[in-house]
Amino acid sequence: MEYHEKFMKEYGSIFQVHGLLGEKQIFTSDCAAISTILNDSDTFRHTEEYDTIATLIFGPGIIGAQGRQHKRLRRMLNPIFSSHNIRELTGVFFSIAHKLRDCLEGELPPDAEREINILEWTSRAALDLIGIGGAGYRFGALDGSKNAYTTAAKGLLPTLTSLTPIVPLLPYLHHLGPSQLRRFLVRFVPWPAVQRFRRIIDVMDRTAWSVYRDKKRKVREKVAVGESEGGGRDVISLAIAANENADVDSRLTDEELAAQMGGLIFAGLDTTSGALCRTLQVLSTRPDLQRRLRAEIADAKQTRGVEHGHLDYETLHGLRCLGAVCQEVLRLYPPVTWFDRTSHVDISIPLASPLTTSTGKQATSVPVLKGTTVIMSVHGVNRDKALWGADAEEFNIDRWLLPERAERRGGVKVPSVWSSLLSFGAGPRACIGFRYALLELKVVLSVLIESFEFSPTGKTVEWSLSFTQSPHVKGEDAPGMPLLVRRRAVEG
Ligand code: HEM
Repeated sequence: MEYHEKFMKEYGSIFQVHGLLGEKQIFTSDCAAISTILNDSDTFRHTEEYDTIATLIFGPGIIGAQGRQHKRLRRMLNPIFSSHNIRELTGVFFSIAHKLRDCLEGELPPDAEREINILEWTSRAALDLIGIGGAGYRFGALDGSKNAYTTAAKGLLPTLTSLTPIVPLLPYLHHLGPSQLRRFLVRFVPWPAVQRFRRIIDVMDRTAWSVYRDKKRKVREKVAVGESEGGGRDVISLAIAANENADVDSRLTDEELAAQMGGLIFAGLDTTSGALCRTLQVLSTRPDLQRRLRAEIADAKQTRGVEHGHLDYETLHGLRCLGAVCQEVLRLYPPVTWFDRTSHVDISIPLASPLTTSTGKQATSVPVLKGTTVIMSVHGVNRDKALWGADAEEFNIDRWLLPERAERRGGVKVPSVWSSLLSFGAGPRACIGFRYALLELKVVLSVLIESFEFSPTGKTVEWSLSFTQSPHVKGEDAPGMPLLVRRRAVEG
């Protein structure tokens, strides 16, 4: 991250860098350039490496799909992620958050604080949240169940990271004969990381198919599904039902539907657990904010009441302080700090901030040659002082609460699907699960803040960047986020 920051400070909002193999790339945090790129998904596509890896891991799912296939998938899946459907998951999410609360209570002495690796618990909760809400599948991560899929999913990102040196070769290997031949040949590659990768893909693939077949049978036979499996309101069950009713031309194949499970879990797991973990880290240093959030939740419970033991969807989203905390954490610490696209034609892209060329001229656009990869910095846009003011680098929820601050942004339109932030991307490939993620964050945070007090341990925690940001204690290899946790007496 410091590397990106250093370059942006030195070279501004758009500059050229060299990739792993010396190829020219463009790095930018310019809103007009990013908006043009993200909104033209036919010209600017994911890099070939990204598509190959995504297709190898998830099959024909949304993550690796391109062009018409991607549009078909989004047309089918977009309505499933509407506010109306996500709202229906509120009760399921609260029951997982309550289980998380009970687990943490079980770890704590009655009236003393204890150091807890909060990342371990936010990861388990995120897995159960995406398992049940996304696929109607119980991983039992909060119950401590050791599940082959859980182990595989956890190993995926570290294994991919250890494969980085061969990633640029994957598109070539991918074109090497039919997939059965590639699968057969890969068994003989004497590199442990490749074998780990192969085993992970096998487990994920087997599980996705077995879950898919089970869900399809239940949807077809209209089998009543219990709350512990998402009550039939999970994304995969809704997608199967929508597909059954779709006209023949737009209907998805079994392969396409089964492939969604892995993609959703991958996209929704480390992003959500990282965001939860980061919010708790920030709040641990702000007891004033924890008190303010508790008062807000208590007040909402008193005035709006609780149904089935929890706040309803509208009330939860009406909690202004909680909303502002989520906005500010996702602005300052976006779990996905950058993403990239490759141009498939020679094209010129506009700039919001003119660039001074080496001859001293002002350029309001830059040429992007076919084959050039453009890296877009979420971190850079979200911390741009021209948009967010002089305190852009500071955590300050007032920028969301005070109307005079909320209307700023220097007249520049930020490419975004939520809150003028680039944190969930923008355009046709923006995060399909952003409403899902926000509900997860708000449900879990409201339960944890109401039940516990969090404070820092004094250990230095660093965040490192792989595909998403992940914390670890300075000097330790394993990811972790120690916080001091103490129980509170829950009112009401
Ligand atoms: C705080 C949590 C999350 C963050 C910050 C986040 C961020 C993002 C971003 C930045 C992208 C766009 C990447 C690009 O343009 O290359 C994206 C795509 C995506 N996200 Fe999320 N995400 C989160 C949670 C979720 C959840 C919970 C789900 C599923 C339930 C999900 C599903 C997806 C999918 C399927 C895509 C690919 C969309 C496509 O290519 O059409 N995300 N996410």
